[in-house]
Amino acid sequence: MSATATDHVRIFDTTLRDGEQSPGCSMTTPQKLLMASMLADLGVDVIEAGFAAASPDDFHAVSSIAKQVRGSSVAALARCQRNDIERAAAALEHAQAPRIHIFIATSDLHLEHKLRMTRQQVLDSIVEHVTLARSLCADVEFSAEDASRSDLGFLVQALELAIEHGATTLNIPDTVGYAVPAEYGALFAHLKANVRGIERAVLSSHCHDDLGLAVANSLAAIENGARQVECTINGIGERAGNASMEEIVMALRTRPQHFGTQTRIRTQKLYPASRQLIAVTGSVIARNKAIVGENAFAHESGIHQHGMLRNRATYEIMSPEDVGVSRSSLVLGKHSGRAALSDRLKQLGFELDEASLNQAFAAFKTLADRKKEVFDADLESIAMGARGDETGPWRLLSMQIAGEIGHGASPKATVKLSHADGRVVQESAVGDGPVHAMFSAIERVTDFRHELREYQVRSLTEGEDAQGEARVKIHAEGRDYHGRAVSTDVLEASALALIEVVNRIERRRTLIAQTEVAA
Ligand SMILES: CC(=O)SCCNC(=O)CCNC(=O)[C@H](O)C(C)(C)COP(=O)(O)OP(=O)(O)OC[C@H]1O[C@@H](n2cnc3c(N)ncnc32)[C@H](O)[C@@H]1OP(=O)(O)O
Ligand SMILES: CC(C)C(=O)C(=O)O
Repeated sequence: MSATATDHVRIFDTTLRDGEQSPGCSMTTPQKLLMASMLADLGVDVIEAGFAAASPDDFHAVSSIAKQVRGSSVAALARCQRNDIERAAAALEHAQAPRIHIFIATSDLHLEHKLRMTRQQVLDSIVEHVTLARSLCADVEFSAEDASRSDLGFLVQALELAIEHGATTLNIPDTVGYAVPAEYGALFAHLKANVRGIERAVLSSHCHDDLGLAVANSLAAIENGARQVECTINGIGERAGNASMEEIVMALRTRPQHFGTQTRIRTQKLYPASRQLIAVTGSVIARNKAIVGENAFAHESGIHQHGMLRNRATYEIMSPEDVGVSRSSLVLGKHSGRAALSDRLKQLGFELDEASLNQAFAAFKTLADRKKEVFDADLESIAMGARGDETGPWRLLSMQIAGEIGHGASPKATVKLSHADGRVVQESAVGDGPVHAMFSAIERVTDFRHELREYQVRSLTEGEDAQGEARVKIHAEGRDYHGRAVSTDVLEASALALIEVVNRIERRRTLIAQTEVAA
C-alpha cells in the first residue's frame, strides 16, 4: 500500500522496544511474544519488536516475533551502523511485513557532545545507511532523533535525503519531551509544506512525557498531518514514558469531528492489553490513569451518581465497554447519595420503602465515614437491618425434620412454601444433618441451585426462649449473597435466612427482566 493510499492514523507500538527501556519493564522473549500477539489482535499497524543488535536475547525476541506475528508489520530498530542494520534485517527475515527503523540524531547538541560528528557527516551517514537498509527491506523508517531541538533547515535537509534514498516513513521524535503542542504541531505543518518528496512518505510522531505532554503533542502532530503515531500501552517508556496508546486512540474516537481521522485499533481490547502488560511487567499504573486506570469509569459522588443513573452521558464521555471495561461502577462511599444507594440495593434484591431507605441511608453514611469503600456485604447487612417484614415471593409455611440426628445419620426434612403467584409447594430431602436436609428441600421447592459458602448460628438473647440468629453466605449466579434471619428456633432461622436470599435473587431477576423490557 502506498504511503498516501489511506488517511488513517497508523499505530506504531513501541511497548516492546522503547517501553522496555523503562526501568523495571524488561520482558523475556516468551513475555514479548505474548504481548506481540495481543498487539496484533488489538490491530496495531506496526509492532516495534526490539533493537536486534543490542544483545543475543534481543535478536532472539525480534526474530521470534517476526516468525510468529501475522497481521501487523514487525519493526526492528538500528543505529546508522552497518552491523545494526544487518542484524535487524536478519532478525526480520521471516516477518510477513518487515520494517527496518534506523535513527540518527539531528540536533547540534547531540552531534557535538554525543555523536561527535559534523552535520555533513550525519547527512552522509543518512545516505549510506538508508540506502543499505532499503537494499535489505522494502519498508524503511527514518527517525531524526531529538528532532524537536534540531535546527529546522538542517532537519529538512536530513529528511529530504532520507526520502530520496528510500525511507517511506519519517519519524520526528520529541526525544526528551521538550516540545509543547502548538510548537510541535507547527513543526509538522512546516515539514509537510517544505520537505521535498514528503508526499511519498508518512510523517510520524514519537513523543516522550517528561512534561506530561506526550499525548497532547502527538495529537497536535496528527492535527498537522502526522499519519503515524509511536506510542506504548500504559505509556511506558524511557524516563517519564512515551505517549500512551489508549489515550491517543480514544481521543481520536471520542472527538471524530475534531480530528477527522481514526486509527484501526479494536478499542475493546485496550483494557485487556493494559492488564496483560501489568501482569507481565508487574509495573502498576495510577488508579486515575485515563482510559485504563481503576478509577477511569468509577463515580463516587452523589451528584454524579444521580446524574449517571438518569443518563450516563451526563458524566461519561465514552462508554467503558468501548475500551473493554465491562461497565462503569458507582462506588459507594462517603460522597454517595440516596439515588445510588437505592439503585445498588435494588440490584442486590432489596426494594425498600421510603422510610426504610432513609434508615438505611443514615446507617450507610455512618459506616462510610469510617470505611473507604462500602461493599455489597455491608449494604446487605444495612438493608436487612432497615427492612421490616420479609417481602417474598417465597414464604415458609411449615417445616419438619424426621429421623435420627447425629454422626452417620441421614435425617429427612420436609418443607412447605407458598409463592406470591399462588403456588404452594412441598418437598422432602435427606441430608448429612438437619440443616443440609432442609436446605436441599428448599432448593427443590424453589428450583434454585446454590452453593453454601458460609453458615453461622448464634444466640442473640439468653434463656430457654433465646432468639437465635442464622447467617448464610450463598454463591449463586456468579456472586456471593448474604442472608440473615432470627427465630427462637435456629433451624427455622436457618431456613428463613436461605429463603431470604432466594427471594432477593428472584426479585433481582424480575428487576433485570423489567429493565430489559423497558430498554
Ligand atoms: C532515543 C532512543 O531511545 S535510542 C535507543 C536506545 N536504545 C538502546 O540503547 C538499546 C540498548 N543499547 C545497547 O545495548 C547498547 O547501547 C548497544 C549494544 C546498542 C551499543 O553498546 P556500545 O557499543 O557499548 O556503545 P554505547 O552504548 O556505550 O554508546 C553508544 C554508541 O553508539 C553511537 N551512536 C548512538 N546513536 C547512534 C546512531 N543513531 N547512529 C550511529 N551511532 C550511534 C554513540 O555515539 C556511541 O558510539 P561510541 O561508542 O563510538 O562513542
Ligand atoms: C529512536 C527514537 C525513535 C527514539 O526512541 C527517540 O527519539 O526517543
